[in-house]
Amino acid sequence: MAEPAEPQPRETVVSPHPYATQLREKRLAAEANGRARRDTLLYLDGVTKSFDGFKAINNLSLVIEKGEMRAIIGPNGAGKTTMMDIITGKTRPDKGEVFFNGDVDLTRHDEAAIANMGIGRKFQKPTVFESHTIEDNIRLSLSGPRSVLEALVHRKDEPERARIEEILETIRLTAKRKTLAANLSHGQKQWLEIGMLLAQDPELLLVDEPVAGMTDAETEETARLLREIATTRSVVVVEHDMGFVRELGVKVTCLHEGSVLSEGTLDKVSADPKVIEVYLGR
Ligand SMILES: Nc1ncnc2c1ncn2[C@@H]1O[C@H](COP(=O)(O)OP(=O)(O)OP(=O)(O)O)[C@@H](O)[C@H]1O
Repeated sequence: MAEPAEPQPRETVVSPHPYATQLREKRLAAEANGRARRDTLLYLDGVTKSFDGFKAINNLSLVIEKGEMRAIIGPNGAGKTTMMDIITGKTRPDKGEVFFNGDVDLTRHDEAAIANMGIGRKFQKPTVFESHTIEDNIRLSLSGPRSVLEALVHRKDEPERARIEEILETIRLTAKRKTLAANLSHGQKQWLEIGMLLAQDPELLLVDEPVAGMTDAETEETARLLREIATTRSVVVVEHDMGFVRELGVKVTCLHEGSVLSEGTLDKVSADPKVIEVYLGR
């Protein structure tokens, strides 16, 4: 007769403490989030900024890929400028994530540090050195920590000269290199300022209403110029001129009341009834 089988020890199954499960889920979500943003150039998620209780930016999420050019449109007061202010460190968000190049938390840096990281901003009104030539304006922007006098005296540096030539070509001002900036048209001053930003070699260029006040020919040329620039770096352009946005031929984001109202091709966004109601139909 066979011996009765020895009783086997029962496997004990310990279910994790609910708090541990919660922590694990949180960690997995954070990892997935990190993976999602790792390859992005600019990553905004759940960003909110209030002024005196009014939400200028309201739970805004927006992603710009590396090498992308994006057009931002939207009615007055939609939060476009505030969004740029948050990206460049001029304004701190109350809530939300703002990351550059995947893992640089821009909310922890000030304006100067963010500019040094490679985010250049062009405001609507051009600010060039009026009493200097175009060439010297660019040279001064290239010069970094050197003094103005040093920058203007040490002109013989070959790589620097090549870089100036390249920028002059890009901004269509080679023939006017010796002209004083004061004597340029409004459109040409805008191009010069774009050139001065390029001299700092930004990875991301934020451009606020570049074609306001430009002639039709200058506007068309600006679209070409920005498309060329966007072959080597990312560009975010805020603009109201829909003809110009069409010429850029890029993905469009329409902001409204501090969040994304619509996003996609210009055809898709401009056919969106919500966009027509709050912006284009006005
Ligand atoms: N420093 C501030 N203090 C108080 N309110 C502000 C401040 N900055 C912006 N706002 C408000 O936040 C809202 C968003 O403004 P913002 O300038 O970002 O809009 P915008 O989309 O750039 O508009 P526009 O197309 O007219 O430039 C507006 O209602 C504005 O009055």
